[in-house]
Amino acid sequence: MTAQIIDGKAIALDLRHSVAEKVSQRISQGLRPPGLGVVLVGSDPASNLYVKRKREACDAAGLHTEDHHLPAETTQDELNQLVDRMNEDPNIDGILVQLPLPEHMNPDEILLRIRPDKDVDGFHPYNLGRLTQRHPELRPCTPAGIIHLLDHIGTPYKGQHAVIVGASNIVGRPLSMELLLKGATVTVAHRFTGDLPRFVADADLLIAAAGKPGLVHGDWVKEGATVIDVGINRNEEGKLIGDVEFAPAAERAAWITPVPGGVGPMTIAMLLQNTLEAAERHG
Ligand SMILES: Nc1nc2c(c(=O)[nH]1)N[C@@H](CN(C=O)c1ccc(C(=O)N[C@@H](CCC(=O)O)C(=O)O)cc1)CN2
Repeated sequence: MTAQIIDGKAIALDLRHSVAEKVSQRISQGLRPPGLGVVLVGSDPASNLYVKRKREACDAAGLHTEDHHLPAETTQDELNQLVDRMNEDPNIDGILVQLPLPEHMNPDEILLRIRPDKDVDGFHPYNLGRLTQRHPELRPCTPAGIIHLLDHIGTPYKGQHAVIVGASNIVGRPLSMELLLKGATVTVAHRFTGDLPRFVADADLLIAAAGKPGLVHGDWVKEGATVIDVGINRNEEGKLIGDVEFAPAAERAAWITPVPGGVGPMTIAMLLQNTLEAAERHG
């Protein structure tokens, strides 16, 4: 079998166009554009790039953004105050604090401080709890983006074994709740999982989100599986590669996402979608 490529870039662009259309309808009804407050602390190059792409995507879809690029020495108190201010600002529907934060900061404290109705990253315990209880409101962007891709290719979910490699707060854990909600049978493998090849070989849906280049060998993949690669790693030549060995995995899988151009663009598109949803609730 040779896998069909899931073109995350094109699917994300479609979603962004549909957000843009809804934003322009809002404006023609006399409503304000959805507003996103973007906070970047420090100058991590990858975070810089992601924030730049998020801002560009917002601009293209007609969203209003408010940028806060703060120095790495910013204190937790200063960041708290900024979040408090945006929590009260009626022109801001969503607040994005780009992760990771510098070492001296406590990300949990910040994420808890963002008002749940403005938590467009879906990381607040309220939103994670709603997802866990099968009543999702604002959903974490990368897992929601992966579900969008899986829906797009017509994944049947029920009766399928979904194996997620990686148990992070941003991807693995919330994705397990999303897939459970869809009716899949879910296994989350993590760094203490003994026999990873055995779990991978049993996966109808394989989602690799460990952040370890080439962790999943292509010949472990089940014939006909769907493979979603969330990893974004640089190899020695500076080329972006995923957590899955792409070429041998693509020989066995039915569907596979590339890196780059798979899950990454969906994360950004879902942020726009969440900001629009937050604005629609705010009126
Ligand atoms: N507050 C948040 N912080 C972080 C999140 C998040 O969802 N919210 N996720 C990740 C990073 N991330 C979004 O912020 C992100 C990662 C990758 C991409 C992307 O478009 N990747 C491209 C390749 C980009 C490159 O050239 O390096 C791709 O895969 O095609 C977008 C967003 C951690 N922090």
